[in-house]
Amino acid sequence: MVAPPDNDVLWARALHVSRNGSPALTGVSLGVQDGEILAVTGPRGSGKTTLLQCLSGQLVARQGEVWFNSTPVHTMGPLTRERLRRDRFGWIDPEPHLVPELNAWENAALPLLLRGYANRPSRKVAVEWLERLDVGDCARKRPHALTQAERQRVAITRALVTEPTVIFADEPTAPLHRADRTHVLRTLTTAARTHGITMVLATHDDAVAALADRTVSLLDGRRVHAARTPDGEGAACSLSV
Ligand SMILES: Nc1ncnc2c1ncn2[C@@H]1O[C@H](COP(=O)(O)OP(=O)(O)OP(=O)(O)O)[C@@H](O)[C@H]1O
Repeated sequence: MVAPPDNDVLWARALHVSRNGSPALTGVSLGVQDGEILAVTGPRGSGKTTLLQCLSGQLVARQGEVWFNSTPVHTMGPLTRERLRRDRFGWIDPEPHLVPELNAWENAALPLLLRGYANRPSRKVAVEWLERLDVGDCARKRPHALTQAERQRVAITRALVTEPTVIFADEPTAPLHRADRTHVLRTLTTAARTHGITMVLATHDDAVAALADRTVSLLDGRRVHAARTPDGEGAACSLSV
């Protein structure tokens, strides 16, 4: 086993994944630096979600290695990987999956409450993040009383409250209208930059990728292109969150 470079928080080498007998990833390698916002682009079915699942330890590749902070993830057992995901990573899905019985702040605070934090400080942190995402006035509403866009903002808040080392965001603005997308993405990327959170962002929207520091493109499970976002694009956000 070859150890990854020291400054890569995530490092993957020659990942091969098959799904239903078809190749989903074929030999993908990449490194993600500490604090970097990396966009993973490519058409539907190109392997973006599969790559994020491998990097976050949700899925173990048939072949290849994944390292997090110089620790091998591919050799970890399921419980250790689950703990790693819970303690160090945040995940945002294209669709918000909230607990229907909990209101917005309780949903957002869930990772803190599960770690044993007391109710009051958890609520304070959750409500602050909900306000930054412009859904502070929804804090006491249950998911059924929220629009899909509000639910997605709550789901994004839930990924941010613990200020994880890495956030994996899989098409995080998919359920939002175009006007909402830029604001939510800028808030998310600015929060990542302000709090030193590394982010791996799957998208097939070039405007989304423009907010990242670097882009890796996939096609048919292979890495086809890598580009650094021109200076000024990724870091241009003036919001402070
Ligand atoms: N749970 C699954 N079971 C079987 N095959 C799957 C599964 N998830 C993905 N695949 C297949 O693996 C390949 C890669 O899919 P993946 O979802 O990683 O691509 P993607 O680039 O994220 O696509 P999209 O933009 O549509 O989300 C595709 O051929 C897809 O059909």
